[in-house]
Amino acid sequence: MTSFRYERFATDGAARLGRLHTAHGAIDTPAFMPVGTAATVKAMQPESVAATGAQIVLGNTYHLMLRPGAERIDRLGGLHRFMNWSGPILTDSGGFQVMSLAKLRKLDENGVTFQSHHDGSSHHLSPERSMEIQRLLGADITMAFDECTPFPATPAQAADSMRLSMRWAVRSKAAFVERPGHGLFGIVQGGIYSDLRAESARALIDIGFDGYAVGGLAVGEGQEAMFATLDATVPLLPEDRPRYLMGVGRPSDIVGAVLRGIDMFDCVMPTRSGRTAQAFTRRGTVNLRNARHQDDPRPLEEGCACPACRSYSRAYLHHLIRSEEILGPMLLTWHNIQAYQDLMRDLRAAIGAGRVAAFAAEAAAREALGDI
Ligand SMILES: CNc1nc2c(CC[C@H]3O[C@@H](OC)[C@@H]4OC(C)(C)O[C@@H]43)c3nc(N)[nH]c(=O)c3cc2[nH]1
Repeated sequence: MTSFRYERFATDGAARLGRLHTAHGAIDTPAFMPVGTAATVKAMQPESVAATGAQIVLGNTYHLMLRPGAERIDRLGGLHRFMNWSGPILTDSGGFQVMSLAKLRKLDENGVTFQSHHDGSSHHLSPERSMEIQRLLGADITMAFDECTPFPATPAQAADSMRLSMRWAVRSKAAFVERPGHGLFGIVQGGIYSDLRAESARALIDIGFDGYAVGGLAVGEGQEAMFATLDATVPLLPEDRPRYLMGVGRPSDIVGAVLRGIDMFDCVMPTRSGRTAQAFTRRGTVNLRNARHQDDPRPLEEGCACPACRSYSRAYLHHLIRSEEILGPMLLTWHNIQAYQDLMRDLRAAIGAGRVAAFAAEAAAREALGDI
């Protein structure tokens, strides 16, 4: 049986080239994890997700506990079987979504009680229940149950919130059922305050986790404050464990975070944007609803291997969007996930070649050109 382990092959500054081994396969890092909130990467079949080069997808405790229910997915063979994804799955622990989606929430030391945003039914999440749900789902990577500190927060608010998450981290670790190839990640909190981030990192290292996520970011603080918080946090994390920056981000966010030592990312942007006619290209984002595309025979992006760029023109993609045809969001979602996987592939190659800083500068220059 595979043991859960992280291999590091090369470093380039703070950036790392590595591989994470799990029960359902390996993940080359730095990696981007497509978001599959309700057991599907929206508008894509699993075969298509795999064809982009993605090796791991995200699921979520909050969404799946409400519908169809964790026990039901377990009875049906677990999340891998249910969604027909044979690769690794990481599930978020649910705290973030409760605070952003649920109604009538009551948070106390034990956990959070809330009403479903679907039907108003009452539910409870605690570190113990979150670990049980993620085990029932069969997640290869389980996230500790935490509170994502809202932004902005005063130092006192951020300290209280972080220390609650650290007490919940102890309970998450105690409730986590060790299985070969399955790992548990702790989540660093502390807002934008370096001293609180250091306290949180130390607390998690003392508990001991298989990986360390940086939470509480990509919540409106802006890129500069996010990078400053990473500068204060990532160097404190163990070098022999993967680092996961939650909810990030745009391509420039990802490049800057890789340069600061982050290995794993998730973000709804490529999938959500694919459904709103926004395409990610090396020359920035392109809005395919714009009439300037209606006679353009060129592919969306030269050299992209996705079906949208291989077989269709910008004029056709524009037509599908204007006609509100389902194929539009399908093709643009595939392209965006492909674009993110290509960025990660290029970043991994640049780190391996010791030229990641030059690559970052080239990528920023290309993006600044804007679409033609
Ligand atoms: C967008 N900015 C952002 N997202 C964050 C997340 C959630 C990440 C989850 O939310 C979705 O991205 C919006 C993804 O799809 C599912 C599958 C629902 O899970 C992913 C966080 N999660 C936890 N547990 N703790 C955090 O401090 C935290 C911080 C975040 N900042």
